[in-house]
Amino acid sequence: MNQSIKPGDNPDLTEERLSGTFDTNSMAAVIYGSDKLAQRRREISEAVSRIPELQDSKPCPFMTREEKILEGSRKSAILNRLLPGLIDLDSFEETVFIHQEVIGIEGHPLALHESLFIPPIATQGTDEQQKKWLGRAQRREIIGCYAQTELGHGSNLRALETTATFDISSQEFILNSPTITSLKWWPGALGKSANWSIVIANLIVHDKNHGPHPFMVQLRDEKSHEPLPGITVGDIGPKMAFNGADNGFLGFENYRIPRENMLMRHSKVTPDGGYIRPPHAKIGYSGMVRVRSRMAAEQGLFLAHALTIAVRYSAIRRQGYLEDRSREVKVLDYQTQQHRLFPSIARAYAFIFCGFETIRLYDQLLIDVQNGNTSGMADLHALTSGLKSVVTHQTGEGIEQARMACGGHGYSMASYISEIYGVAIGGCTYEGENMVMLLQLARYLVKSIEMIQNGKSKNLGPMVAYLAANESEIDLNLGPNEYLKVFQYAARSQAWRATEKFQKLRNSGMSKEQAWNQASVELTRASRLHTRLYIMSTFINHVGSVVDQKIKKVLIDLLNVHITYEVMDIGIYVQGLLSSDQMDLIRNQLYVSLETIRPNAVSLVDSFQISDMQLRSVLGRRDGNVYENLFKWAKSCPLNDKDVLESVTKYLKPMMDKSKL
Ligand SMILES: CCCCC/C=C\C/C=C\C/C=C\C/C=C\C/C=C\CCC(=O)SCCNC(=O)CCNC(=O)[C@H](O)C(C)(C)COP(=O)(O)OP(=O)(O)OC[C@H]1O[C@@H](n2cnc3c(N)ncnc32)[C@H](O)[C@@H]1OP(=O)(O)O
Ligand SMILES: Cc1cc2nc3c(=O)[nH]c(=O)nc-3n(C[C@H](O)[C@H](O)[C@H](O)COP(=O)(O)OP(=O)(O)OC[C@H]3O[C@@H](n4cnc5c(N)ncnc54)[C@H](O)[C@@H]3O)c2cc1C
Repeated sequence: MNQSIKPGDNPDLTEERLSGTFDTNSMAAVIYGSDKLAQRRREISEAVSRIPELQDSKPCPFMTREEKILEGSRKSAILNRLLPGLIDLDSFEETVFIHQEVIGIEGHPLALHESLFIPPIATQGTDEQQKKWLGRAQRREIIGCYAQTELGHGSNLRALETTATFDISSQEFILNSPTITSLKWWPGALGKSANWSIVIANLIVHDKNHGPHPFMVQLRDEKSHEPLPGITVGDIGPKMAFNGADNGFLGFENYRIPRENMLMRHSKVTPDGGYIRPPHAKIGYSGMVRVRSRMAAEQGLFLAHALTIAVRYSAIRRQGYLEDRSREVKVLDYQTQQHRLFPSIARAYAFIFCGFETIRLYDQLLIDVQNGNTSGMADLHALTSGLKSVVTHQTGEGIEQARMACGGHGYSMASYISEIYGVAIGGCTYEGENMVMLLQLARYLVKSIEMIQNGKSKNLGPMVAYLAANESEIDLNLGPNEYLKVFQYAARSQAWRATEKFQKLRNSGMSKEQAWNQASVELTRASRLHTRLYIMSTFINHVGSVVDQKIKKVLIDLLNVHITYEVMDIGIYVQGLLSSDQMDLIRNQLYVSLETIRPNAVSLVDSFQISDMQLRSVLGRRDGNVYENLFKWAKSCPLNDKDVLESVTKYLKPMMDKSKL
């Protein structure tokens, strides 16, 4: 049963919901990992909807940037007061969820506090440092950000220029931004809101540069909020989206902090200027891995937002005719519309399933690292590097298709899809530019192939074991596991092709760096295929573990959309494996699977259970009453406050008057 049906809804949408074959609350439990977690989301949405001061003061598209920041701050402050009665304060998921519900996706002054400021203190701070700052941060006595990227460098962390020089005589670090390019640039909440920051700076002791390390740095006076002497700080200006956040710039001039402000759980500077190395050279990068490990689920949900809007709207939008000339059809009945939207629904589910899996893997790694075992770091770094890149890219593509699927109204901010798109595609850049991260995964793939070449296949981890197989024929009777083999073939042959290209260039006498660069397009292709294979296999395993038979049936239908679409999409890589008859068979299976999923399309997006408040879309309203509300929305546009604007009286009217003979 679809739990979204209510009296007064658009009958076309009710019809769709009645045609669903499964219970949407049960599906939500599968999506979010348990009935309890799904139930908590519903309870929080419900509780928030009853609190007048948490409602939007006006639609976000009608707000200026300053109003967005003000509104985000107003709601953050109210939330901080009300949170204890609304959520489990120890739950990161509930904290993120309630902020997204109340404030939305356009960013706010605390958006980075929970995800990038608190975790480094908790994982890289010593027990004393945690005692000193963690409670204050959690109670929000201080607001923090994460300042790593500089004007001149974001990807290449080795070239960061900010310095933290240890001064033994005063037992302080002296922070400096020696050049214009060394200004910190981009950190969210830095511009106007944060008064503390984790700052990544090159640690210099006795004139030796030990590379980037994290420091706890106070930026603003806790009473006046004025920048402290030696600090230059401000907002970097409007962005493509995410304008409720104040991304900022930051410079230091001989700014001193106590020795105890370097986060010293792993690397240490002793009072006499000794340096103690961390147990793994890249342990300081683990905050980034944490965020990347959460991005597949986060991005899957961005895609889910856009699809909820586009699928619901496509069910109430009637345009053109099929057989019956007496009534126009729902645009959702067009095969092209289904082909545009349904594979993305499958991907959204797949990304979320993968995302919860990588969050679990990160949590496990954290425990291992705290116990001194860093052996899993390289694997998770490779996995999350590829996953964040593929998922953000495909999410962007899926959201843009969802916008076009809504025709003209998709282009209006009333759909809200452009904002979702703008925020989501930021993910292609932040937390590691996608190409750069694909190349990180490629290093891992090349190393794995070199192990095979050196006769050490048995040392390969489970995620890359397929690279050593030798599949060259596929059964025509294609089930999920055969599709997986097709994908393995594609990923494997591309990984070998790219590696061999790199090796050939090396053998021709080229330097490692040049050879890598000349093979890099092929290498990134290998990384994408490897990651898409991982997503597919996680999807298959996840569906296999579902117990509720009605839910399982529809998830198998969705999986069929996914595997057939994905294999068609990589046709060029499987030409040596599949005959044209087999490709035709797969193409036809895709069309059949689109038809099979059609009656459940609305129920599948309803199962994401994204409230109207969170969706902030006139087109995507749960009740489907779009047209009257679009008209209401347009009338409430501030431009319509007056019939005759100054633009007319001051310029257009005099121009027209002058032009009159
Ligand atoms: C209150 C609740 C709020 C909730 C929010 C609510 C609503 C908001 C709604 C939505 C949110 C939406 C949007 C969010 C908005 C904002 C964005 C948020 C965050 C963005 C933050 C940032 O962007 S922080 C900056 C991130 N920067 C980067 O990612 C930089 C990328 N570069 C690198 O990571 C590195 O430079 C590098 C890995 C590319 C290269 O490093 P380098 O040191 O040069 O190493 P290499 O020589 O290449 O490799 C050496 C070796 O090391 C291995 N390695 C590298 N990294 C790691 C690692 N992390 N772990 C393990 N190993 C690693 C690498 O593989 C090599 O190994 P081999 O030699 O064996 O090959
Ligand atoms: C919305 C948003 C929020 C952000 N929030 C934060 C934050 O809170 N804190 C923070 O510290 N930073 C933040 N950032 C910064 C972000 O992490 C960086 O912008 C990102 O890591 C990319 O670095 P870059 O800007 O230097 O890109 P560049 O590296 O300059 O990328 C430019 C181009 O060069 C290519 N390129 C670069 N290196 C290589 C290479 N080795 N091989 C092949 N191609 C290469 C890239 O693929 C890309 O096409 C944020 C950015 C955005 C957009």
